[in-house]
Amino acid sequence: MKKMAIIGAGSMAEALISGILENGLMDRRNVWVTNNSNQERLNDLENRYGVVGTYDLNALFSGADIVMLAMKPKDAASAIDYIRDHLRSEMLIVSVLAGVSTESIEALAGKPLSIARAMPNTSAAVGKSATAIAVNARVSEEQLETARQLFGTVGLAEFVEEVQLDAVTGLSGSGPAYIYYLIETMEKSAVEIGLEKEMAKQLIVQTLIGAAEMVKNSSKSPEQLRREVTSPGGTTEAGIRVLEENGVQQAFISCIKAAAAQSKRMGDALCSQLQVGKR
Ligand SMILES: NC(=O)C1=CN([C@@H]2O[C@H](COP(=O)(O)OP(=O)(O)OC[C@H]3O[C@@H](n4cnc5c(N)ncnc54)[C@H](OP(=O)(O)O)[C@@H]3O)[C@@H](O)[C@H]2O)C=CC1
Ligand SMILES: O=C(O)[C@@H]1CCC=N1
Repeated sequence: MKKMAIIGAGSMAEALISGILENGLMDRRNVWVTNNSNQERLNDLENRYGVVGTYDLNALFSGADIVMLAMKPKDAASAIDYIRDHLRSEMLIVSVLAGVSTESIEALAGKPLSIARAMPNTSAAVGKSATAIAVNARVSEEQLETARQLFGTVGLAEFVEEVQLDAVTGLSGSGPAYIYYLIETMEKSAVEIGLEKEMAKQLIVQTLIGAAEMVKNSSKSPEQLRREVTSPGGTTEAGIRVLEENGVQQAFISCIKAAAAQSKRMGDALCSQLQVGKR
């Protein structure tokens, strides 16, 4: 990996920059980044990470072998239009855009490109992303390895079929937000039952880490592990009964399905606009 040009300097770009630099995968001076117009944000990234922020497209793309697309999907058309002349068939284009297909990216660029479409999550910032990657047919073995290394350095990286990426987006791309929502909710309830917020947060976080490690390392299913916590006539049973009465499991299922459907909807709308095949 010689040089990476990142288009878009928001939350996801920062999480990846932070994780990649933390793991020493690239020299910070070989990570270049641009955005639409927020110079202050580029200065901030330069100051905090030592990466290079610029609006000079010639400088940004010069010597770049990896181009990361990290703007919002709604801005993909204008951003790709703006950088089109700098995109080359030998570059690996890495897109983290929710819903936007590799075929749409090629159509927007108006040329054949080697594209790795990935769905990471913001836990990349601490090396704990869960990333799924799909590549188009032009991606070489070497580029595939580059994509694996890039996302492997910020957490788990698995290859999937492109059609599965909407599901991944609903599950683990958006996933951290569901867990933060749960933590917010547990914090609120902890305060209501008399615990101090800071202490409650520590207990909640350790409980989540512990439960995640148990699921990861145990041969038992999550359901079996849950049953082992639930003593007949005990506290957990009383709590879980309320979750079931309120349809919480079904709400989570609907939540993940809605997020996945939104990813597909966004992608399909762009495919229709560009008259390329829907996935
Ligand atoms: N946030 C998340 O948890 C995840 C996000 N993603 C994907 O990552 C992508 C980015 O999301 P996120 O980081 O949250 O978004 P943000 O809104 O935080 O950042 C978007 C960035 O794109 C820039 N941008 C907008 N238009 C252009 C343009 N024409 N040229 C160059 N840069 C442009 C913005 O610049 P400016 O500030 O100047 O407008 C901003 O820096 C999305 O496609 C999303 O689907 C994927 C997985 C998880
Ligand atoms: O909410 C979104 O659209 C992005 C994609 C996955 C997580 N955040």
